[in-house]
Amino acid sequence: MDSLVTIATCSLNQWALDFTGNYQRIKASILQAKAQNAKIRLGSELEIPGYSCQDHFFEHDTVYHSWQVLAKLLSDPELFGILVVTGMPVLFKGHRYNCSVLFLDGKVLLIRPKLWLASDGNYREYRYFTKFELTSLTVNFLLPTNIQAINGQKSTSFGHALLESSNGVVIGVEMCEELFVPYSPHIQMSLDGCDIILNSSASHHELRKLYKRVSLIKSATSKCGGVYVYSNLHGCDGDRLYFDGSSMIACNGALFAISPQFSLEDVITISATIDINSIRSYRSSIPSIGSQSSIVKSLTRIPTDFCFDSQNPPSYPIRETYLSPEQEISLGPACWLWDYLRRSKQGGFFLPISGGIDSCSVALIVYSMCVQVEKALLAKNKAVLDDVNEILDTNYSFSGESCTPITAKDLCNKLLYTCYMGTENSSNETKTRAASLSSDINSYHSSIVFDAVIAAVLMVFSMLTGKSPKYGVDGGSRQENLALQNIQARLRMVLSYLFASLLPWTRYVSDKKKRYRSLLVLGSSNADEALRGYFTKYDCSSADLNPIGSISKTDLRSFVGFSQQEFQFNILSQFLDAVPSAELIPTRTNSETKGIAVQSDEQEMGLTYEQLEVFGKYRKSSKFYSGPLSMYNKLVIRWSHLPKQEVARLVKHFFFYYAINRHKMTTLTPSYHAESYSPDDNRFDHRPFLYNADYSWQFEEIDKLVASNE
Ligand SMILES: Nc1ncnc2c1ncn2[C@@H]1O[C@H](COP(=O)(O)OP(=O)(O)OC[C@H]2O[C@@H]([n+]3cccc(C(=O)O)c3)[C@H](O)[C@@H]2O)[C@@H](O)[C@H]1O
Ligand SMILES: Nc1ncnc2c1ncn2[C@@H]1O[C@H](COP(=O)(O)OP(=O)(O)OP(=O)(O)O)[C@@H](O)[C@H]1O
Ligand SMILES: NC(=O)CC[C@H](N)C(=O)O
Repeated sequence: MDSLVTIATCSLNQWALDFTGNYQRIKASILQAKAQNAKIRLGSELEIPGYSCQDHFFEHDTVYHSWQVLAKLLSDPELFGILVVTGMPVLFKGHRYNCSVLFLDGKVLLIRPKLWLASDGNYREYRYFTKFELTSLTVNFLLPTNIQAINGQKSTSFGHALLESSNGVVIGVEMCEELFVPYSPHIQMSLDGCDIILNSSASHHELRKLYKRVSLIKSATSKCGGVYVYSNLHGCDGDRLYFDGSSMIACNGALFAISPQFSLEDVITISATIDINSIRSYRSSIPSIGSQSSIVKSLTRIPTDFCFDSQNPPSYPIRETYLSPEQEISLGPACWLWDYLRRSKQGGFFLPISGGIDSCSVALIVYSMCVQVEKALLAKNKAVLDDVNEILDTNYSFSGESCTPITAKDLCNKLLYTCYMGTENSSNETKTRAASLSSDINSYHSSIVFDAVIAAVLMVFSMLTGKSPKYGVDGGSRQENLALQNIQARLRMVLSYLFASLLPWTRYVSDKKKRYRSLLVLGSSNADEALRGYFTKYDCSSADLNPIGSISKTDLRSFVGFSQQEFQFNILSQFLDAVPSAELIPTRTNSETKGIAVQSDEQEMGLTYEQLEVFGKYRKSSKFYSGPLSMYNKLVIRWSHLPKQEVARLVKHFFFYYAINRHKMTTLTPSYHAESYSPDDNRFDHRPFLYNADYSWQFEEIDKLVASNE
């Protein structure tokens, strides 16, 4: 039927500057699209060089190699017979544009530069690209000589235009951010008769964000009618972000297909077959759309002699489902860790495990990663098997129908090394909890006591200065008390790096043929304690990677609760019941509580984790930002059960500690970006790190409000 069109979209696990791998994945997805009888294959934004090249976009090499990859795709007859949309940087009049390139049968039909660039939060597109201002014009674009050499095509169109097939199907392009702005190009395009909007995107994961994307796309096609095809990358392409796939196809307000949000597949291609007549009838049944259409400014139409007919049966709408935030925590950071591990070519992870919620969450995320790997192996994913063999130096192969060459638990034993690092201040409870969890997930666990190392370091100090610091409970000053705590925390990190490089050696040294690699050290400080600065700079916070650094303690607690159900690890209830404690000071002062930890995080911070999460979200969440005064104004309503003076005191307390500890964000371990309240100073939450912590002007204003409200 010539009113049916089969359209494919894909999610590729691209990697910045990996031109070879990126090319192979693009080619594989085009072939998959052809195998599904699609006549259009949409790829993601900047899929040729990888989205997160960042300042590498300034290098001419990045543009040059992108054209080389495009030339290879254009000259491959295997890829003929399908309209391909790919993404790369293009220089026009010497300026760099973020472009979708549309090609068919070896010819470039259109280069469509991005009209509205993303520059909020994690995005810096204005830094690398020029925004194309001629929103309804196309200009002639002279192609580079390597492209001209393929089939003699000298030039193509550059700009915002529509393509028209020989059977009258009209296609237009929108690029990622353009969907998120109020005046999206799809409005004009749809009113101008465009049937199919193709959106190449690079949109990162944040908890609960998928709902927004799906709603925007459904609403676009519900208001304007038409087909909306969306392609998003997936995976870690070399940075803190995880692109969470979910490429989709929607038509007339309904979703027809969506790819998985989290997956270990490198190439995922989905398709849907849509009846173009359904668009015409949808639009023409709403006369007000027609009235708007009659006055809309027309875009240039580029005719093609290609016919988009399909023999596939038409597709039907599907019901969308969303993962819970806990499921997202369990899957997003897990997939990110897997990409990081295989791409860094390290041998696994080393985790200092304390018996508390945070390191427990990290351990569970690694376990969840192993479960995902097991699932991929059960699905006979050869690329994942190759990665497993590469990391572990094994020779697993697929045999039998339904069995996996290695189970999640066995994998966890080989990939995750946990270590409880006790001192005289540690309790039996935390030590036992850490051991039980390690046994449940089957990590390669050890337990050490390193008081001797602490004593040795303190002895060096005493030999030099003739002084011995004392804990507060023994009459020491605040400074002495902190120094004695910090040396324990910091030495844990030094030991962690030592163990990370040598434990695989001790484990496998007897096997002369075995090739073993070093481990990546995992950190486990959460967003709340980072904000409050309640951790020792360069302690276990200074790891190689932190999967939970942008997640609040409250969300982590829910995640641990969820994991208890999901994995049936009974020990997790004990983690949830325990009072969070650093266990860095002695418990010997009080004979009644001897042996039981008395240091409590919340007491020491002067704030509960619940309060901290509220501060964290009001300080910066999504697009809301609060300084001390706005914070007070919000909290005085939200915490109306507290006296106003108390709210003011808490606000001042939070901002004081936030200010004096902001410098700690500059050395924060790279963390998976999961939340808009992330305090990551390096890529996301740009702030000074030297403040006047008195906030005298701001706090005075709060005092005036407290007084006037009285
Ligand atoms: N403005 C500034 N700009 C740049 N650097 C600055 C600075 N002010 C201090 N510094 C540096 O920061 C250092 C102070 O920071 P830091 O060494 O972290 O020490 P500090 O923040 O004083 O103490 C660590 C805090 O973390 C708590 N804690 C709680 C739970 C667990 C753990 C744990 O580690 O397991 C720790 C611990 O109880 C204590 O309250 C200074 O010695 C100085 O080197
Ligand atoms: N006894 C310990 N053994 C091993 N690692 C530890 C120990 N105590 C602390 N750590 C490491 O230092 C990190 C920070 O310690 P802290 O006491 O702040 O823990 P936390 O943030 O409360 O986390 P958790 O809830 O996991 O205890 C922990 O997440 C853990 O990785
Ligand atoms: N690459 C883009 O244009 C992404 C922008 C968009 N606001 C997002 O977060 O998904």
